[in-house]
Amino acid sequence: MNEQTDGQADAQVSGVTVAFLGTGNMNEAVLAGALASGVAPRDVVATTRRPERAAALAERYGVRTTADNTAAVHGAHVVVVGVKPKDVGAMLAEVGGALDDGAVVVSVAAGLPLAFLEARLPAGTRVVRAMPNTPALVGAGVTAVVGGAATDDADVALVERILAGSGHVFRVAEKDMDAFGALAGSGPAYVFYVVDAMAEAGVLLGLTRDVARHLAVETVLGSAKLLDETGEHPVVLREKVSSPGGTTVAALRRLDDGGVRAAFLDALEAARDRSRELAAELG
Ligand SMILES: NC(=O)C1=CN([C@@H]2O[C@H](COP(=O)(O)OP(=O)(O)OC[C@H]3O[C@@H](n4cnc5c(N)ncnc54)[C@H](O)[C@@H]3O)[C@@H](O)[C@H]2O)C=CC1
Ligand SMILES: O=C(O)[C@@H]1CCC=N1
Repeated sequence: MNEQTDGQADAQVSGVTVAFLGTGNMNEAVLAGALASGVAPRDVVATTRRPERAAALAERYGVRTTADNTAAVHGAHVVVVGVKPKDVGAMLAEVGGALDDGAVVVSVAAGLPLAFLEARLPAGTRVVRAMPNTPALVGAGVTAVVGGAATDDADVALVERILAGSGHVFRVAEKDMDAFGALAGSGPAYVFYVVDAMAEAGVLLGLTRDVARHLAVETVLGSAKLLDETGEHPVVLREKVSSPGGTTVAALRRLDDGGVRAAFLDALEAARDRSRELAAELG
């Protein structure tokens, strides 16, 4: 797995036109990242089903919006499909015939293999499978990408440049996509779950909800920054918090008693397995 960008915006996307089809939670975050990469708002069109959603996106990002997916792909160099996995097949069938020559179609859908996507588009369509995560909205995401049979290095590199403003971008083998999704795609949900549980525990100890939540968020942010900036292994940093005979080991023993580490292993296997099931159910 090679990291292709360092999260820095790249000026080489000027003039690139991008259509976002189905602009919900994930595609909005990818759209925000594309703008941060230097794609001009006038070169972006976002499709939605609900007019109020379209109005909110136009107001927030200054992009064009429409409910017409086929019209949206006309003239687009890159088309990012952001609908639920069960809706991807119908979306590709709807827009496939309207794609410009050489357009690159990016799918962010969990589970759906390149072969599934390519089979539902005209022969020879350039397809990139991606797995982003929602911190892309604030430029702190990680995204995996892999190019399909008709892509060349320049196609994948173009997608990477568009994603650069979303955060870190990794080129991976397709066999690793489900694992990447289980860890990083779903990962923000695990972190939010932990933050919520820590805040709840603070409330149990008598802190106000606001203070408990603030402490939990700042502790997670600070710990992530410490990991990142020192490059230390998490075990080493954990040991530096755990004084002999102190409070932290007493707490960590309870986490071990509760099977938290094993639960994480089970959880990621479940996410990976669900990805595979989606491919089997929809293929
Ligand atoms: N939410 C996340 O953290 C991540 C999601 N994904 C993938 O992103 C995709 C979208 O997931 P979410 O954003 O969570 O779902 P979402 O439900 O927030 O977004 C889907 C959007 O597509 C719109 N849509 C559906 N059919 C449409 C049509 N025919 N024309 C125009 N718009 C249409 C819906 O109205 C909705 O706004 C899924 O395939 C998921 O696997 C991948 C990585 C992370
Ligand atoms: O829950 C899901 O299926 C999507 C894919 C990864 C994160 N959210």
